[in-house]
Amino acid sequence: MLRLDSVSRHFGDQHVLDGISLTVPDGQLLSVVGPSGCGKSTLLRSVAGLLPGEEGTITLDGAPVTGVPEHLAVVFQEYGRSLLPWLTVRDNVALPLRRQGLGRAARRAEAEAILERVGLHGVARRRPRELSGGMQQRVAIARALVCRPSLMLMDEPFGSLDAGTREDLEDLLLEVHRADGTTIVFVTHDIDESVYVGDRVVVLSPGPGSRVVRDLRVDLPGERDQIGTRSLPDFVALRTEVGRAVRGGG
Ligand SMILES: Nc1ncnc2c1ncn2[C@@H]1O[C@H](COP(=O)(O)OP(=O)(O)OP(=O)(O)O)[C@@H](O)[C@H]1O
Repeated sequence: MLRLDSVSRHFGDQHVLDGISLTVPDGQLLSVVGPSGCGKSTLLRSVAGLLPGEEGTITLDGAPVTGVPEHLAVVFQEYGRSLLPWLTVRDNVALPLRRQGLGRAARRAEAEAILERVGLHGVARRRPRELSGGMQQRVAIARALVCRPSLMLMDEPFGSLDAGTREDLEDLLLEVHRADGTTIVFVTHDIDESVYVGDRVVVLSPGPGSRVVRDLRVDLPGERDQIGTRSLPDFVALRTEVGRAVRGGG
């Protein structure tokens, strides 16, 4: 379980987060939305232990987060920068397994299995730049999954992809989440996406001093599909409520 208690953050005299308290139960996919610059990435980086110095406490399974937690995976928007260009796709995915002391052949076999799982066939020996943006982001997701993380943090992971690729990757994420039960905190600008992938949506207010202004359960069927789910009255009602909250309309 991930728990934030009264987390506040200043950068110099800029007040970014103001008393964020949240409990994310194991296995939940929590979407976080809010206006640009309100502090969503800052919140995520604090949870990842990449930005020490916040006020309040963040605990993961009861232990305070004081550095990058074990069993944590992070996926950023800039897949181009997060993959190592000189390594093959397979070796990029296998990289986190080095820490587990697995031999090279076992690491590569594991990486190839995960690549198949995220729908990438026959690209293991290619370099990242030879792949499309959507394929590179699949590689980044494969690399995140290879260590079987208990917590996955995703910062606008599909923000720079075209609409069709984005939908495919949203469905991949849902499939992986259903199968593995990983706890996921998913930051997005996209209101519809936050509802489509989420079990729950938290809306942050505009800064300075961003707070949680909505905390909504997404009561939609677990099996989602891009056309059917998005046309359900419950989906439309939720996206409207989230949209109003993001725009400060109550
Ligand atoms: N390391 C840092 N040092 C100083 N200020 C920072 C730092 N990181 C973020 N900020 C500031 O904190 C505020 C929140 O930034 P953050 O990137 O967390 O917002 P965001 O909600 O993720 O934005 P966006 O939706 O546009 O990606 C911004 O004003 C930003 O300039």
